[in-house]
Amino acid sequence: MSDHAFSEADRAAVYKAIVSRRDVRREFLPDPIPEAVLKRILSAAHHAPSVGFMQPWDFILVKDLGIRRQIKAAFEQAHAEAAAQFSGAQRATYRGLKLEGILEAPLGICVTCDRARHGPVVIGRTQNPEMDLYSSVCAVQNLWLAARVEGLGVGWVSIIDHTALAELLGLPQTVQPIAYLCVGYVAFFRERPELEDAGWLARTDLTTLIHHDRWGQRE
Ligand SMILES: Cc1cc2c(cc1C)N(C[C@H](O)[C@H](O)[C@H](O)COP(=O)(O)O)c1[nH]c(=O)[nH]c(=O)c1N2
Repeated sequence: MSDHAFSEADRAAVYKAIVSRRDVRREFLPDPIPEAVLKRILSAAHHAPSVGFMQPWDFILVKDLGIRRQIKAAFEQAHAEAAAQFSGAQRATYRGLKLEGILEAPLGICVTCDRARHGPVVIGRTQNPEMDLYSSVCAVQNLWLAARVEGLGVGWVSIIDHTALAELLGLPQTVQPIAYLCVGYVAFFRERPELEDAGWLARTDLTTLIHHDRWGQRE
């Protein structure tokens, strides 16, 4: 055991946050989120790793019901287009899934990525220009985990045209949406992903995903 490891209780708490984090769509409560709690989850997001320490994210707090209604309309359009891509029984199942809580959650948070922050040349992004996008995704995950320990649910809504979303939120040219998150207190957290409970997909066996040295090589 490393001298730098957390205590057993602290390790258990971190792993508990990871495995009990859920994507929330239907269990939102309207209760407001205290400023101090919001600050803590945004601070967690802001402590995410980022390529070249670029910190390319911004956090747009979307409370206005009028804007959220427009975001919901953009979701509805994308959702109808998405349904058309599935066929047969899968289409019917897809249509029956609840895949957002835009109006139920009291707060939307759009995590963005400013692709031009700190100029065109960034340490670590020279060969792989998408690394700034990945950095903002790291911020999303930190926020999601911090929200879970605060008892707040988060639901990621990606069934939406990001160009339409950027326009609705008045994002500058160099800033793109990474995640539109519905955030709020919840009636309960599911034990398993809702898509697993719905029979859409099951959790893959981890051992089938671990390869040694070369693809497909098992120990
Ligand atoms: C990049 C990305 C995008 C989306 C999601 C996740 C991620 C990582 N998820 C949530 C997703 O369905 C969920 O994470 C998995 O089903 C696993 O469930 P838990 O997150 O463990 O509850 C998601 N959920 C949803 O209801 N509508 C959506 O548009 C999306 N989009």
